[in-house]
Amino acid sequence: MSGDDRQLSVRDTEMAAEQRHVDVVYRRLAELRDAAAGAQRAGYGHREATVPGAQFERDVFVYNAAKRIADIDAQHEGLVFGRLDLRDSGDADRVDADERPPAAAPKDVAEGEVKVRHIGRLGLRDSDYRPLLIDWRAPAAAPFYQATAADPQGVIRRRVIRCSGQRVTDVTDDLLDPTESGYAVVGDGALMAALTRRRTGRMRDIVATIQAEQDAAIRAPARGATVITGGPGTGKTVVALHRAAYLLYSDRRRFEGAGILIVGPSDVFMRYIERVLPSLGEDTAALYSLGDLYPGVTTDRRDSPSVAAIKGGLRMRKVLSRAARLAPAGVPTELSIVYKGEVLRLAREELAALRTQVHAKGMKPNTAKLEAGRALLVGLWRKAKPIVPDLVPAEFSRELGGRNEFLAFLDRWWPMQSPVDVLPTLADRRRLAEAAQGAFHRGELAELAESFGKEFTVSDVPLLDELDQLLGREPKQPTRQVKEHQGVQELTTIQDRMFTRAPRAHRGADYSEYAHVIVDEAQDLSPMQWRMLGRRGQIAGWTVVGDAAQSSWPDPAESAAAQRAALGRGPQHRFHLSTNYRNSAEIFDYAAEVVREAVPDADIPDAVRRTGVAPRLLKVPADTLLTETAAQAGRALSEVEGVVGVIADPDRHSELAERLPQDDRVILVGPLESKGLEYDAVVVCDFPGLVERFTIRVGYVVLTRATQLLIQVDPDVR
Ligand SMILES: Nc1ncnc2c1ncn2[C@@H]1O[C@H](COP(=O)(O)OP(=O)(O)OP(=O)(O)O)[C@@H](O)[C@H]1O
Repeated sequence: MSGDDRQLSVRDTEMAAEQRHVDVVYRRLAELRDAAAGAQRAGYGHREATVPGAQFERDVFVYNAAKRIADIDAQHEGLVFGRLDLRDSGDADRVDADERPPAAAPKDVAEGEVKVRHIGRLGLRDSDYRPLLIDWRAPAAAPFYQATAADPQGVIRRRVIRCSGQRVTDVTDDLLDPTESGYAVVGDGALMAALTRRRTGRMRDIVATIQAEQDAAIRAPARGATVITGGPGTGKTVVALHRAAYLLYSDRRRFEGAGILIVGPSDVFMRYIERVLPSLGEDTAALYSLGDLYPGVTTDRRDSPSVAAIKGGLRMRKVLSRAARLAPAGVPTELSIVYKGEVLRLAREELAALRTQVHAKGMKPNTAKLEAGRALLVGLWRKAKPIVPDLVPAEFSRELGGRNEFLAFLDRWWPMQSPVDVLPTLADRRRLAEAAQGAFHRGELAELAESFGKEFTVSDVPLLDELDQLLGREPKQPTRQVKEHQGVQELTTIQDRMFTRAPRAHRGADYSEYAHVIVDEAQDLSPMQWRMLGRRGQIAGWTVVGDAAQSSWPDPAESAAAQRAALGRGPQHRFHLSTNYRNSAEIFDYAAEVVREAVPDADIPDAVRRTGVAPRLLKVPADTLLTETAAQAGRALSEVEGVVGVIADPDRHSELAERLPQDDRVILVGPLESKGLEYDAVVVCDFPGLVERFTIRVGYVVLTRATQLLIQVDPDVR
């Protein structure tokens, strides 16, 4: 038998052994499915029906989570993905296979002196409560990610098991203790295999190959703020998502009850990441893009960089505060009312003075209507006093204040204002100037006013949110919805978990009591956006991920201060990720060289994967730029199996789209939109033009989106 044949048969034997275990896991799941169906048939609509035992309840929960995982993707990679062979240290360590270990959990499954733990997307026990599968988030699974040859943590061999559904397709081993003989070691590089897989346009989970530095960030304490930095492709996004799953596991009641908010830059980005948590069995986190965070408004429209910079800056606070107190557009400017045969009249200036007096009391306009009514009555009283004999104050107020014509006037003079009505009124340059009171120079005023006349943009969303605060809300009776939300925290029974889900539906986009807020691409948030998030996470812990070198925000200091204010004073845990897992080394070296010149202190990670394919840089006659870009996209399609991203200035999109190959694998995006995304191949259209319009940092984002092939098509401008 040749060496290769021998290796092949060892591999087959090992795969067959793992298949046996995987079969046991799925048989157990089938039992749980029957139990869950039985529970449903028995109708846990009656709480008083036999109260199920904790184990049974947990099993049904596990079954449901498993079903969710399987449902999200027919070609799912399966529940089991890892195995640890550990030296038996003799301590009676407990294994938490799941979130609710029984009072006396048994030890690991033992094979002689060695313990074997199988690691999976969730924890599972057999009917005798022995662990079949350890949840990857349990402390007992931590060595799977943290053990190294230098610090093996009792691990002799770590095995990554690849499955397609219920079938084992491969195993890959790492022998951490070379002094141990007799261990079959097969395969090489589970991580490399994962990194070179074709991209589908959807982010995948990385549970099987989380690296030690990433694991530390994922398992960081929930309290305070966890700040994760690292260059492009270091896994910041994927780590943040696994951290959400970890937090839900670590304290399900708290994090499912009050909720986890995950915020990313755009709708495209949210769609790119939305499957990761469900593939980990978790679907309760609320995913919102920055353009979605104000109730009733959904936008991906962007202002020009200069307008976005004005709208995002803290100067807007005062401007909005004054705008909230301007007389609403179209209010009546005179009040005339007859009392005891005398006409009482309040003229424009008098009404304006009364409005100022009401605002001087410091109440939010929408809560001050009563006060406004009182002020009007006082104004009318002053008019009546010299001309109406025998005035009695109480009678005057009751009689005039109760009249329909007075109340109708009050409604028009002091209407309830909604931010979505107030913000567009600033398209009127005079109004805007009045609110700005010199905060902007003329050019800025003109640009701003013009933008407020159009549909809402992503930069308008925090302004609407700020206005909502400034205007206040009409006091309301507590609604049924609020009651339902409070009920969420009590969800503990099987019935609740099986049949009552989707707490996001209970929480509007302005819900403010999240237990944890995760912010991705944090380097781009404007101060006004930080203020908006701060309001969502007033009592939250935070996970903030970003890379300063990729920032498109012009005033990092102002933004950093706003971030500090949003995060509050809790403890900070900082993590730095140092390996780029996305780009081939050839692509990243090129991108790093470009950015280093302009941003000498950029945080440059190490890219470890060489493909032998250098980036292709083409210069073409300017009038063939779009045709050539399209032709290169066509070539890229034949060179990679997965998706091809074409990144171009949005102003060129419609012309370019006509020329691009009609293929689902080709995706046309703007440079800002490409943030956080990745493609097998990227064709960049006019890189110098993009840098000129959007800055070199945005250019750096663009150059670091490709996993295998980067083609840059520039106009030749000699
Ligand atoms: N441990 C890992 N195992 C397998 N793949 C990984 C691992 N870590 C990261 N990746 C992959 O590397 C790619 C980049 O990850 P991610 O998008 O999270 O990086 P990022 O730091 O957020 O990048 P950027 O700042 O450029 O947006 C993704 O495809 C991710 O799945």
